[in-house]
Amino acid sequence: MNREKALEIVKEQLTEHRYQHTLGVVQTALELADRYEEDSQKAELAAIFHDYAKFRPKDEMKEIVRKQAMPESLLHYGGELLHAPVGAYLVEKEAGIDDRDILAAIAYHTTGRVGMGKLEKIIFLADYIEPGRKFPGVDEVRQLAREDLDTACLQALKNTVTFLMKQNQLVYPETINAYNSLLAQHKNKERNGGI
Ligand SMILES: Nc1ncnc2c1ncn2[C@@H]1O[C@H](COP(=O)(O)OP(=O)(O)O)[C@@H](O)[C@H]1O
Repeated sequence: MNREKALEIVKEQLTEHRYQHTLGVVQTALELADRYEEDSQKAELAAIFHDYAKFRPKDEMKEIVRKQAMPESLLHYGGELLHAPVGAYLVEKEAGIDDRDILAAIAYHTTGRVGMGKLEKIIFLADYIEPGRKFPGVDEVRQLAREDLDTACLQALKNTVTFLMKQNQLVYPETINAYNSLLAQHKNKERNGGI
């Protein structure tokens, strides 16, 4: 699918504000794809569709989680997590995108996961640092994203977990698992003189 068609489909699903955020994610994902030698067409499509299900009714999303045998635990973290895995499902079903890398990048863009592939990391990070994002710590992650993809994801995960804890919000365990996994990898690299 080309960029124009994809944007046309997504625009109908989003508010103007969320559409502008999406355009920021597209721009950032393309920059990261170029820097880290990822397929730019996949990065562009994953970025365009990443928030496809953001405004679907919660009840519809909960039903999809149950019927499609997605992790039941997703239902216990306040509803904001559902749009990512449900989005991946709907993007395949309604927009005909069947590339597994793109669908995984959409599915895990909010929580992250252990063993994220390069495209998943790029979309996770692009969603966090696109130019419209303004919150403490974002500039540090923007700088890290220019240096090393894993270190930048690690810092974004750390900020997210810290933020949620400060807000007294539940933290989805896979986000902590992803943080631990990247931190262990980082420490290993340090020990072996790689960083
Ligand atoms: N790992 C997580 N565990 C639990 N809740 C989360 C997690 N990540 C995000 N959230 C919740 O979901 C909300 C939306 O997250 P996200 O989709 O990344 O934000 P945005 O709407 O700014 O794109 C956050 O404000 C937070 O309440």
